[in-house]
Amino acid sequence: MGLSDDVLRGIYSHRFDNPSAIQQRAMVPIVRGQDVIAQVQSGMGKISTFALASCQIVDTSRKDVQVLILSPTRDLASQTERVVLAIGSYRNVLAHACVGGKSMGEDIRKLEHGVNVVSGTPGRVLDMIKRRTLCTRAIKLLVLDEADEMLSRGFKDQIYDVYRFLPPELQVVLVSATFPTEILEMTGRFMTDPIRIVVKRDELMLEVSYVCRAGGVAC
Ligand SMILES: Nc1ncnc2c1ncn2[C@@H]1O[C@H](COP(=O)(O)OP(=O)(O)OP(=O)(O)O)[C@@H](O)[C@H]1O
Repeated sequence: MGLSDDVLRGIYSHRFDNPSAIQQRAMVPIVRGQDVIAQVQSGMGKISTFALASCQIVDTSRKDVQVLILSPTRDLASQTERVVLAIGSYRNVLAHACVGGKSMGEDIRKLEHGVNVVSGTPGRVLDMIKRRTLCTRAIKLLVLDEADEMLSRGFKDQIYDVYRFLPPELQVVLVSATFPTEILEMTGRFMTDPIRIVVKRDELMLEVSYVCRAGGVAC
């Protein structure tokens, strides 16, 4: 996959020996900078996929925000932050979870100090952008995790508002279990020639037994 040694060290120290189905298919296109639509359920290693790719693509010699990951819940956004920090530990990737319900002062302090990857919920992220605390100028990758769930929780307008603040030459990765019309509209609006990856249910079963053998917690 052409991953750097320090990202590989992060992966192995996270006890991943082999890539899961989604990781096998999505990692290389994401790292190459292509837009990717992935139809995949939870528990198949999707967070790890974009966390890994983010760790590979950020330039850690700079302290600006280069990857923005939006998730539907605070828990998911915080989980993503933890995976990025764990896998990116050998590259010194700086990540921060910008989620509602946490102190704004902490967000401001972390963002001003310098962060490479922001993982957040749409409302708080938009708030930080509007306050000019979260600078979007260097963002090159936007990940929309569980996009269908974000829409069903009423985040559509906030996602479109966040998108308006991002640079035009943006790479977008959208992950969703289902593809209702609103998601298709979003892919049409935000993405250019995206690669579509579908991980089927039977692969999910293989995946679960594989994760069990690998000592993961998905089972
Ligand atoms: N390549 C891998 N090898 C071993 N374990 C893995 C691998 N990829 C992911 N896992 C483990 O599988 C579990 C699910 O992974 P991850 O959180 O990335 O997936 P997810 O699809 O986002 O699921 P969820 O929404 O349930 O967190 C985690 O415990 C993770 O550590």
